[in-house]
This record gives sequence, C-alpha cells and structure tokens, in this order.
Amino acid sequence: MLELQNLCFQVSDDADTQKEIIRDVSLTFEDHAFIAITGPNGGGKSTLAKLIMGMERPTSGRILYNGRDITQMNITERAGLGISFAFQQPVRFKGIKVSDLIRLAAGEKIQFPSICDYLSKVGLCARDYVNRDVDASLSGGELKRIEIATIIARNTPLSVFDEPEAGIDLWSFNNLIQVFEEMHRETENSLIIISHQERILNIADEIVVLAEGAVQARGQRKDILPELLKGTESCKYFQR
Ligand SMILES: Nc1ncnc2c1ncn2[C@@H]1O[C@H](COP(=O)(O)OP(=O)(O)OP(=O)(O)O)[C@@H](O)[C@H]1O
Repeated sequence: MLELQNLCFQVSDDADTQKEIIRDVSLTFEDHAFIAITGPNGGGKSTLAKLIMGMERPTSGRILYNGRDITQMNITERAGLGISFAFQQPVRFKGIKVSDLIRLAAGEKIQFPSICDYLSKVGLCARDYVNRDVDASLSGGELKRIEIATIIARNTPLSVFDEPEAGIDLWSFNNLIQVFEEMHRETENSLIIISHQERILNIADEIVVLAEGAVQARGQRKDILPELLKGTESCKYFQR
C-alpha cells in the first residue's frame, strides 16, 4: 500500500518567489489498485509521479510504502522496494541493446522467446528490435513502447506510468490498453497511470483528478468519468 500524507512541493523561481506545485496532497493507493490520475496541463501530475518515484523530494509531508517511510529514499532504493516508473519522456541508453534492457528488467536469465513476448505485447516485432541500441536512432514512440515492455518484464508490486499514450500510434495504443488490463487481471500488482486519454480512464477502477496542484476529486470511475466528460467549462472539478 502506498500512502501520500500531506505532500507539498514548492520551487523558487529566479526572483526567489515560491511557487507551490503540489498542495497538501493526501492519497492512499491500496494493493491491486488500478488508478488513473488525470487533470489539466500543468496541474501537477508529473510532479506527483516524480515525488512517488523519488526524483523530487517533497517540501513537506510523508510517503509511506507498505508502512515504511520512504520519503527520503532515492529512486534506486525505491526501485529496490518494487516500485517501477515509466517516464513521460523515456531515457536513452547509448551502448545498451533492447534485449539487454529487457533482460536487466526481468532480473533473471530469460531467453529470446520471452524477450520477444514482452516486445510483442507492446506491438513491436521482436526480430526488428532486439539487437537495436536504445539510443537516438529509436523514434519517440518506439522508445516509449520499449520502456513499457521493460516495466512489464520487471513485474513489480507497483508501477507508475506517466502518460503512456504520448507518442504512441493508434494501433499500438489498442495493444497498450490490453496490456494494462492484462497486468491488472493477471497479477496482484498495482498500477497508477497518469493520462489524458479517455480510453485509459475507462479501464481504471478509480480516478484521481489533480488540478492546480491539489486533489479535486477521487472516486470510482463510474462516479468521476461522466463529470469529467462534461468538459472544463461545466465540470464541477474545475470550477473555482
Ligand atoms: N522544477 C520546477 N520549477 C518550476 N516550475 C515547475 C517545476 N516543475 C514543475 N513546474 C511547474 O509546475 C506545474 C506542474 O507541472 P507538471 O509537469 O507536474 O504538470 P502536469 O500535470 O504533469 O502537466 P501535463 O499534463 O502538461 O504533463 C507546471 O506549471 C510546471 O511548469
């Protein structure tokens, strides 16, 4: 179980003015949760994901994972506890092949057919990709799909995906939806997906709406989604 307790995150700009990006966010994510976090651009979603992963430290508040305070742990320590994170813009690794990355993620000796399975889940033809370097020669969408394949291979108790749909074509996106549904159905792992995509919101059990750095709503998909679909003009979550 992941608990965010009164998380705040402030930055100071060039003029030393404090800007509050995350404001007193408290959220609990139970085991086997499937939660989508959505909200307008600049609402603080990626920052919240970075706080969960340990890429940023909260100005105040605590993060507990299975009862343990992980607020001051770095990204590697959190990864060691079983938290995976798929970046909005994945990192490229010069000199590492796609097959190496998937083997590393799986953390065990896996053979070529298993690597192929992971790549085909994200709609990539393994034959064309296993020996490619994870460098600038890969397109943004290819890189994104390879990163998602590594998260599937890691199979950790908690995976956080930051806008997995970004840069993914329509056909691969259909695959991706199935991948998330399968991950939720066939494992006890938890998924937190940051997304603007209605189709992703549509498969989550619960939706959190984050705007202006604060939680505007959280609840079952059936209760939250219809209100969100009214659009920003009439949706009550965006009325000040
Ligand atoms: N280090 C920083 N310094 C200054 N401002 C920042 C910093 N990090 C984030 N911000 C600002 O905080 C706000 C929230 O950013 P964040 O990337 O978390 O939003 P988001 O909800 O993920 O947006 P999007 O939907 O566009 O991806 C934005 O206005 C962003 O410019």
